[in-house]
Amino acid sequence: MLRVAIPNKGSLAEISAEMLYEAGYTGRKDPRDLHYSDARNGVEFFYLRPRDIATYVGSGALDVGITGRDLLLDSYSEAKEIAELSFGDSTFRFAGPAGSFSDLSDLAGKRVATSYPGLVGTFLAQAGVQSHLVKLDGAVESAVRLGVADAVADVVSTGSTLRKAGLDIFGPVILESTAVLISRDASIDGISTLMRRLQGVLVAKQYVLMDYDVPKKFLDEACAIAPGIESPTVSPLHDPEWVAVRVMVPRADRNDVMDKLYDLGARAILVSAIHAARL
Ligand SMILES: Nc1ncnc2c1ncn2[C@@H]1O[C@H](COP(=O)(O)OP(=O)(O)OP(=O)(O)O)[C@@H](O)[C@H]1O
Ligand SMILES: O=P(O)(O)OC[C@H]1O[C@H](OP(=O)(O)OP(=O)(O)O)[C@H](O)[C@@H]1O
Ligand SMILES: [Mg+2]
Repeated sequence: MLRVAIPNKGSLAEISAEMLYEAGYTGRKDPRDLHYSDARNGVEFFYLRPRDIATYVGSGALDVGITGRDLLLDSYSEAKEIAELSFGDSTFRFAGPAGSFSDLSDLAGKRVATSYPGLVGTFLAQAGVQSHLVKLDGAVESAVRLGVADAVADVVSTGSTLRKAGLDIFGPVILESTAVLISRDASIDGISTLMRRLQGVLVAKQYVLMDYDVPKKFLDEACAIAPGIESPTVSPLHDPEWVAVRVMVPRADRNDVMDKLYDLGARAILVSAIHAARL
């Protein structure tokens, strides 16, 4: 059985479980269960703190896991990133009281609060800046107001937590993070199937299927507007001057593509969701 680590709590937990469900796996019914065996798919799931997942996978205790890139890098684990999962996007940044810091060198000799001392320590050392790291478990934005640090280094998504704490971002981006699939050895039996299934779910989320009819004389121009992944499917219509086309289009581009196809002369443009895919 493939042994898979997935987050039991936090920002990545719910979407990870949803993605696995859409990929055809069954998971725990009780949110307090720490382990679930999906015998039909030959997979055992272990529900763990996202921060600990790199440790389990890096030691070889578990074969593969879902965690954040920032947590993987903070852990110094031997696990490697084998796929991006396109959720849990965030940036990792320095922030300080408005007007107090403008660049990285201002941190020399200062106290920096973070829950990611490995990641931040390596970044500062590589930049040649000597600061004192204050390790906190969470809610690090409060550290400045409460006087235990001069600045913070933390996950930023919308920026609203920083704003509420009166802190401004400064200095370079420490890391662009996202949810990733990690493993020590991507050739372990079953990992490629899991990866293909998860990628199928991502494709289904990121693409739509577009069908339209177009005069044959505009077919090449229409295919240039929406080239698809391999190549559009073209079928004859009863009217020999027209063809029907089916093509995958990035979900975010769908309205723009529909406008352009319509302007070209395409009609009966229909968009439908993709429920599952293997490319
Ligand atoms: N607001 C957010 N938006 C997007 N991703 C986030 C956000 N907060 C955290 N993450 C990402 O989620 C991952 C795990 O962080 P998370 O905060 O969920 O775990 P945690 O701090 O251990 O759990 P909790 O916050 O419940 O104590 C990290 O990779 C982090 O980058
Ligand atoms: O930029 P924002 O959209 O405001 O999101 C960023 C915040 O979200 C996370 O906190 P979380 O809720 O996980 O609490 P924690 O700090 O205790 O981990 C992160 O640590 C930031 O504090
Ligand atoms: Mg958190």
